[in-house]
Amino acid sequence: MDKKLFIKICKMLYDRKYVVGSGGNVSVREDEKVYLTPTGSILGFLREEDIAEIDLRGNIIKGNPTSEKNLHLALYKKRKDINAIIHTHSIISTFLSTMDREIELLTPEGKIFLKKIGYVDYFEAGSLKLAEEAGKRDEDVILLKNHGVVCLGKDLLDAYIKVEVLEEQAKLTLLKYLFER
Ligand SMILES: C[C@H](O)[C@@H](O)[C@@H](O)C(=O)COP(=O)(O)O
Ligand SMILES: [Zn+2]
Repeated sequence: MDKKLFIKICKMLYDRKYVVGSGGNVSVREDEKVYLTPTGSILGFLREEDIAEIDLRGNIIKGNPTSEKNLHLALYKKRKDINAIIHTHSIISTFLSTMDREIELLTPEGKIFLKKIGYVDYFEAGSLKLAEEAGKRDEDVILLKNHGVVCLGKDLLDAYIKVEVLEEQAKLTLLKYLFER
């Protein structure tokens, strides 16, 4: 696992304000292991030695993994084709979810990189119910109502691109609503 890239992506998520404070979490699956951000960590300040490790049954190998580890594991179990998951609190995407407004894929970027968005009702952060409901989705991009987003990728960069394109499409969707009022 490329720990330098993992740290760099976490820092970019923080620096570009897809998360604030200790929000958000990231994971990468490699062979029978999952590498995750530690719970309560500030993604902008992570060090390689902070990265937690679990097996695919959720047994801790190293560190103190994110409180959303069950959500990550549920998605890895459902989707054998994905090897990276990024959860953020992207502001406009999350705002639209609070208004029950679907994000429209208004440009080629949205259509090409996101294809389809899944929606999950609000369930307590870190709960098994949230993990169970998110784990039912088969889209690469999932909106967690009143909470945030989850983007899945074949690798970390693929998941990261979806985080950025999703927020871009959310901003375009909001602008469209405002312009049409
Ligand atoms: C309230 C939590 O911060 C929730 O939003 C969780 O989903 C999150 O984003 C960060 O939790 P961890 O620090 O446990 O990864
Ligand atoms: Zn969260």
